Amino acid sequence: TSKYGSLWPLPQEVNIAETSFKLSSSTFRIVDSKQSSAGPSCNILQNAYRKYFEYMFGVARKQEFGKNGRPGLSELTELQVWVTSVDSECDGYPSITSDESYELAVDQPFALLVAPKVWGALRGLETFSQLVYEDEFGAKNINATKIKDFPRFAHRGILLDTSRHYLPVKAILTTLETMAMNKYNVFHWHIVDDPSFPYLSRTFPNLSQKGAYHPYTHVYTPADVKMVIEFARLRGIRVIPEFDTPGHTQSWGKGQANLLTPCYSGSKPSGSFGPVNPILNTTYDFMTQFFKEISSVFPDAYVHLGGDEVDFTCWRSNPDIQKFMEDHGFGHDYSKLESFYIQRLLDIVTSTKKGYMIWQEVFDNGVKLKADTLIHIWKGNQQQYQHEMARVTSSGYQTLLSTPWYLNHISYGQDWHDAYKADPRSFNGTEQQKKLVIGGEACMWGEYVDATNLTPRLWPRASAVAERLWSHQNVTDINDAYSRLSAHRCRLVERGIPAEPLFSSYCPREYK
Ligand SMILES: CC(=O)N[C@H]1NC[C@H](CO)[C@H](O)[C@@H]1O
Repeated sequence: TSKYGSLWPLPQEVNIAETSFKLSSSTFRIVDSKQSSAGPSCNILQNAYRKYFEYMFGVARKQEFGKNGRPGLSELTELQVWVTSVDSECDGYPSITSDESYELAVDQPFALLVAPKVWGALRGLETFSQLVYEDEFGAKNINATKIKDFPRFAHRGILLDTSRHYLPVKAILTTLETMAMNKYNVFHWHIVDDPSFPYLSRTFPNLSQKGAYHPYTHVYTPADVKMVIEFARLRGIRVIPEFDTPGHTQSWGKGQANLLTPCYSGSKPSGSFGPVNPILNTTYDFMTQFFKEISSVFPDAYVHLGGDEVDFTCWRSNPDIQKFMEDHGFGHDYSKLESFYIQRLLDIVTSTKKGYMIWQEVFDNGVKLKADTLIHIWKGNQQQYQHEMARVTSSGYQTLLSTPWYLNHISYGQDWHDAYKADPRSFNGTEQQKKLVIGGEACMWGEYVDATNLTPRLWPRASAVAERLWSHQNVTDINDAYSRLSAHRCRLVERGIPAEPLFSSYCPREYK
């Protein structure tokens, strides 16, 4: 077993002493310290106190609840939470610059959690709950502990794809809840794609009316979207929507006429459609109105614009496109036409005062990008993605890694090892280049995933990525990780999350 018990992800600095204290649900309280800038009006903390009390003690049993708590010997009766900044950011949204650091001292007469902002207090509450364990009598204990913690990477995300299969809002909320247990802070919502358009747009209701798998049972209404955003905010998680174009847009064409390129076979339209039609002004009028809505619905400073896997076959077949190519001197290089489109799209989104993330093809095709563009790397093998990291960062762009963390790829055995061993900064580059790597995302694409298998397929494998993105670079001992991750996985199960097992073993409380 690990000397760090079941802590996951491992904090930056941890000292756990031998001395232990009893915790009892009838005497223990989590309180705002008097000096804290986040008091009873801070929903984020009030919501978290109740949640973590239940996680630590289970739903308080009646008879314990009734007993007027007289603390016994060496009992810890209080965790004080002190948010030190004048602006706790409790009423705001998390962002890429949010301070998630905290310090935790567990000792008598009370445990103390100190954090500059409410985001660090949330992370510290999760850590505190991970320190509580049951002794052989079933009593709750916690050891005297000192922790100083902060994330190695600022962007630690999970991508869910709600187009290949629709995910009920409950499945999304369960994922957000489990993300918080693993200190993730970004939900990358790949909300639409080729097979279905479940996002209900107020400006263009036909998009889901015609493009969703079903216009009422398989859509995300504005209320659903609001709920996901608030549920995430209460857990210090950003929601970054992805509206992927010009490729991956078949479903868009169902509800928006003339948006997609008509493909030709010979001199006649074939009846099938390809990527967004980049030569029509109506395309850019549509995108301007659509992204104006998106910028108001999603509060995050960034939106993901996709740009991956554009197939040029259809553009090549269309006579109007061929003429456009000649008129613009693009010759037969259709990546120039893709860049022409992406360039105009980026300008449209910039005018909505949003920053953007894009898949690496946009960079690879030489599109002119804003300095704060975030390049999302997903292609190739280890040698290829490390080369790409070097190329992108030497061009001065901020970078995110996903390639080794496509968890929709499954295999027989403990494949969490490979995810755990991948390090976003293990490419050849200067320190300055490495600083441009701001984190990574684990992806769960939906071709073979829906609410029946999402959670066990995602967890605890995504927990391995969570430690790589939070903990110190030299936390690499796979055996210590196995010991802590097995216990962490049982905690997820105990909290009602059906996370799959790592290998032969058991949990004190099995999933039922
Ligand atoms: C950026 C990206 O990953 N694009 C596609 N690549 C393959 C994936 C499945 O592994 C998905 O189909 C995804 O839409």
